[in-house]
Amino acid sequence: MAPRVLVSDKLSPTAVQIFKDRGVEVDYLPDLGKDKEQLLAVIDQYDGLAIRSATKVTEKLIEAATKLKVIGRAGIGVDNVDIPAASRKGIIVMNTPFGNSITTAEHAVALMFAVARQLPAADASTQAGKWEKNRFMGVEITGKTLGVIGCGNIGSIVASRGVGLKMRVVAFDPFLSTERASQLGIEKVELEELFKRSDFITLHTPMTEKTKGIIDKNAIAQMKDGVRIINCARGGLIVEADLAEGIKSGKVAGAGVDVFEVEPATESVLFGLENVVCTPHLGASTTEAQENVALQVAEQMADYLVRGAVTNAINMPSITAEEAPTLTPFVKLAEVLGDFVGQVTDEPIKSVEIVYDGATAAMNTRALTSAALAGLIKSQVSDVNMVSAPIMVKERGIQLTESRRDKSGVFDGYIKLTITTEKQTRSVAGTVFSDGKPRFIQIKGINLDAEVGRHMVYTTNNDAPGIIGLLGTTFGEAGVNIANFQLGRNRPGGDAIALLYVDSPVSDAVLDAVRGHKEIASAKRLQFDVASVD
Ligand SMILES: NC(=O)C1=CN([C@@H]2O[C@H](COP(=O)(O)OP(=O)(O)OC[C@H]3O[C@@H](n4cnc5c(N)ncnc54)[C@H](O)[C@@H]3O)[C@@H](O)[C@H]2O)C=CC1
Ligand SMILES: O=C(O)C(=O)COP(=O)(O)O
Repeated sequence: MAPRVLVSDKLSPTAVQIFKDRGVEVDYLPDLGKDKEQLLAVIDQYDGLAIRSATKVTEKLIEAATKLKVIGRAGIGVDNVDIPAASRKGIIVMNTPFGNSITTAEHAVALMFAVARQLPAADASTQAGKWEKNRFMGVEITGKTLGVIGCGNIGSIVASRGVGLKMRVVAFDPFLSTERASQLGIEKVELEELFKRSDFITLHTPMTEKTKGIIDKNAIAQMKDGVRIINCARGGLIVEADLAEGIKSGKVAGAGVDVFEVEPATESVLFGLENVVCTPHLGASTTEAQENVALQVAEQMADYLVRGAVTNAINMPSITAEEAPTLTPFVKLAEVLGDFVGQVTDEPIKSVEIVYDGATAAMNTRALTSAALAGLIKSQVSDVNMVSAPIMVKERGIQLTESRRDKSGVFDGYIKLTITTEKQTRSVAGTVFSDGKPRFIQIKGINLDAEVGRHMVYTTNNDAPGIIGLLGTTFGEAGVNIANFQLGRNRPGGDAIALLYVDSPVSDAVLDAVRGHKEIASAKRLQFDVASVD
């Protein structure tokens, strides 16, 4: 059945066309995002949800979204999506990180000019026939200091536009390197210094716990008298009441505000104040940007729903459409290895070590690790996938280490997973053969070559005569057909293992009969989510 996507915010028609062209069914209901109850009522019908900033993807909505696999944000900020809730449910959240950045930077520059020259008020007054030439005295931008808080994609475009306008640009961003700053022709400074030196301050950080309220009473107190503040990032970055106070007292000479603490903002402490220029979250609203983000989000979501390719996901490693065919069998392998260990381990796992050997070391190991972790906890958690597994593993306090190494054996590449519990260390290694199917190649350090079947039995035993006969006879008498039988041992008479791929699940009674044999140390029934090998 074709995957089905709901577009619940206003998006360019390009998105709808792309979904259709890619074989994805699409419902374009651009006002639905604003109607929480209605959205909640229909969300269970969709595999994908394409949004902008109006749709609020809450935990409640995610709970109701029983089929949802991907949320695509046609834009940058994903603060309207409960990402931990989506991740826990295995839903990928993707955005379009560059499509609207130039446009948004231009809006910040536009607001800077609008505030410097009081354009909206001058326009209203002129059109009202007042000709108040003396009322609207502005300030020049040339030679002034522009303070950029958050110098990522948008902030650095604003910074370079500032340089182009002959401004002195200082930036505060913990992740901005001095090299990048000098490339941009700007100066990297601490926040306090930015406050002290800037004539204009523009915000371009995401909304996080750290950035929330970054401009408040205290910050404003540190600023130059007559500072002008521009916010095209997120409303919550500024404490609006504090900014309103700053404007009223004359400390702040003007503000350009595109985004508000509560949106849609139909009322605000900032409305009606002298030289506050407001726009209704228009930062990304140009024809070009909307075309870019619509096209990109639809392509990314269709790629994922139809081909399993992951691009620009916030909560999952990317898998390109090109690498998906090569990577997919190894993703399956990683999951099977994790699943094997998860099924045979009864006590809590303390740590996991994953080694990528040879060719696998050059692959997208973030994706492989996510798959291995998903396999590992699959037998304990009913609903886990590559998106939710890393946080679930972290929440359980399981330590993870990964390493890559050059080819070290006969295989071009393999993955080895080792776990540690209070009682023991357990390891399993596997590879993918040219038939594209996963194989176990080592368990407990014992080499073997075992196909992975839907139903399997794993025994550990002393290397002694009669084990093959015992298993063959017990299974045969119970009517269980053995499709494949693999044995391995560390040395003659030492520790041995057997891995049997059987056509049907083995009953407890059969397993008990096997366990009853004096040379058998353990016997486990395993189940893998793979197509039948034959
Ligand atoms: N008004 C509008 O319509 C639009 C608003 N936006 C907003 O702009 C924000 C920035 O977008 P991009 O530049 O594309 O994001 P980005 O991720 O490229 O850049 C954000 C920068 O903020 C920095 N940062 C993070 N925490 C910080 C902190 N505590 N102090 C200082 N810097 C910090 C990061 O290091 C990063 O360099 C988005 O998160 C979004 O909320 C984006 C597009 C349109
Ligand atoms: O991309 C962003 O982060 C934006 O804020 C743009 O919001 P919008 O898509 O115009 O609702």
